[in-house]
Amino acid sequence: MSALALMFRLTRMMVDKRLGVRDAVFIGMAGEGIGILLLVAGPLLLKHLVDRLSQPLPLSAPLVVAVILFALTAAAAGLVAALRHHSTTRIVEAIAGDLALQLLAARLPIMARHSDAMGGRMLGQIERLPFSLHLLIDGLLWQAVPLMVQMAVAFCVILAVVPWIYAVLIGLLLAGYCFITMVGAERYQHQAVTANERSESLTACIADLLRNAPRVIFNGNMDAELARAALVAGERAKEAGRGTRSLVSMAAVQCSAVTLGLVLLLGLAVRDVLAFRLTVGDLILLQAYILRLVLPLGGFGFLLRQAGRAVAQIRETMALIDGHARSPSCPDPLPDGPARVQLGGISFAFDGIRYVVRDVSATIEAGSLTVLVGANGSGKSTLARLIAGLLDPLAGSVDVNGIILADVPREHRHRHILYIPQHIGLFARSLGENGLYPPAASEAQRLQRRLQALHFYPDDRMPELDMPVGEGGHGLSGGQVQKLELARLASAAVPVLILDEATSALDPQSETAAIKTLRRERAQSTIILVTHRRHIARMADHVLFLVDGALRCAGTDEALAQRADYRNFWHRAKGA
Ligand SMILES: Nc1ncnc2c1ncn2[C@@H]1O[C@H](COP(=O)(O)OP(=O)(O)OP(=O)(O)O)[C@@H](O)[C@H]1O
Repeated sequence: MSALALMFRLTRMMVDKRLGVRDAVFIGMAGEGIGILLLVAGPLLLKHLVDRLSQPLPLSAPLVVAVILFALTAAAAGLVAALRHHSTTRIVEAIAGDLALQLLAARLPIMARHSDAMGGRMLGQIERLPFSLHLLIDGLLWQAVPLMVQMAVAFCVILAVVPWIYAVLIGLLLAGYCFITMVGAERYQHQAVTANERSESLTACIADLLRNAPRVIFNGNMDAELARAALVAGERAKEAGRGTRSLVSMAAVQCSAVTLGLVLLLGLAVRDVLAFRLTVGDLILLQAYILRLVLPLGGFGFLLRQAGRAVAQIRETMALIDGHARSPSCPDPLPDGPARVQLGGISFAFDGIRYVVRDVSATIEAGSLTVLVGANGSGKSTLARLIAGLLDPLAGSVDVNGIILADVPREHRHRHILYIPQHIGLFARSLGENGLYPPAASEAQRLQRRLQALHFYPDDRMPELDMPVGEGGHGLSGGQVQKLELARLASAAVPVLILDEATSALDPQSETAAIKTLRRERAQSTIILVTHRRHIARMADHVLFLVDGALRCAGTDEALAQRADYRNFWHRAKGA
């Protein structure tokens, strides 16, 4: 997306009824109009004042009015600027909020499927959105058009008041200045992209560090980690230094061009004043217009270069949003009851080359309890995520009650199959809010009773649902987090439920009891469990034994126990 297309899109957002900031746009534009009027009228009034004062005339009412108006043009500029700032802030906040929501909607599903998908970078992007938008809207959009109008009006005044040669010279000076600015902005563009990448790396590095605070502190590695963060910060500083050096060199070229042009113009004007071809008022008008146009242009040039970074950042945000399409329609309600799952020759490789799941075919009967077992890295979790539709197989298909899962839009697949990972993140909200999180359809008292039945507390007291669980659920033990999840799922109506080692933190007795309870309460679901525990395999109707991504054999634990490889696996796993 070009910078121009980006600005056009932002302009469309500014007047989009949905964001509710049309009045702010109107107020800002009105403020700009008044600002232009003040900037053009001020020098003109001053010229008339000086010309009148050059003549021996008495103090008159028009002179007093001219003085008052001139004072007003000088003093009102601050008020106009404040008005513009107010409008801009409202517009920026509305657009930043909207873009942040769109970005979250686009990235959350991807982050859920691939946990390393740019969490830190996303945070950095969302944090910098208001700053970048401010630069673009207040700096570019808001100033570019008024500056152009101001220049056009000033030219008309100059043409009407002084000889045309001055308008030509001022035009050349401004054109040269703009050219230098544009070249500078162009050069700054690619630096801006690198600088943004460095900033995002630093945010990602700090977010990673904060997430891993216990790992750092418990291992006494704070100094090394801070040094690593300092290294990344140093890279960002180096890039920022490169950018500002380029800004300073461009400002020096601009300064030389302006000095040369001003010397030429004012020298010519002084000569004409001495020869009585211009009045002193004309000279003042000329210098005021030149300074009033060149100085904002100088700031505008600076903004243009700074805006390079903002354009690069918002362009990236837009690209992330545009790559994501949500399916708007809500599908029909699913039939009640457990579903039969058929795996038809599923294969998968994360990198498209090394297959971690190979040609797995199996039938999981409706309402059964099926477990996936195998050594570490044998592909159990990957297969579970393929069955849940979180990953799409490179070959083969998953059929749930006759529906091919790949044909179901991603955001509706959880209605067919619900996947619960081993490490369940909790919100930093209350126990009740986490326990009643959708698709749980329970009420508070039932949740409390279920938690109590799962022995949430060793003394079996009733859990307080308004108790905060802490960030990520750190206020609970690993087993309590999993019990909370199991209590929540007991009231979720879903045809297939996959628990990927989601009972691994429970002691064997609690785990057996929890699965029995789940099976009893979840008669409406087919349950698939990934486990390393033999006693769970013994409880299952069906065991799928994976070796190196392939299905070695399937059946009841009792039947499979006739096989040496299955027995050896449990023997090695010390789970028997
Ligand atoms: N996101 C990923 N990107 C690349 N490779 C991955 C990814 N997730 C898993 N793998 C690889 O896929 C293989 C199977 O991993 P998987 O997690 O499915 O095994 P598992 O049987 O569940 O292991 P465990 O019992 O240790 O949980 C492993 O070699 C692993 O390194």
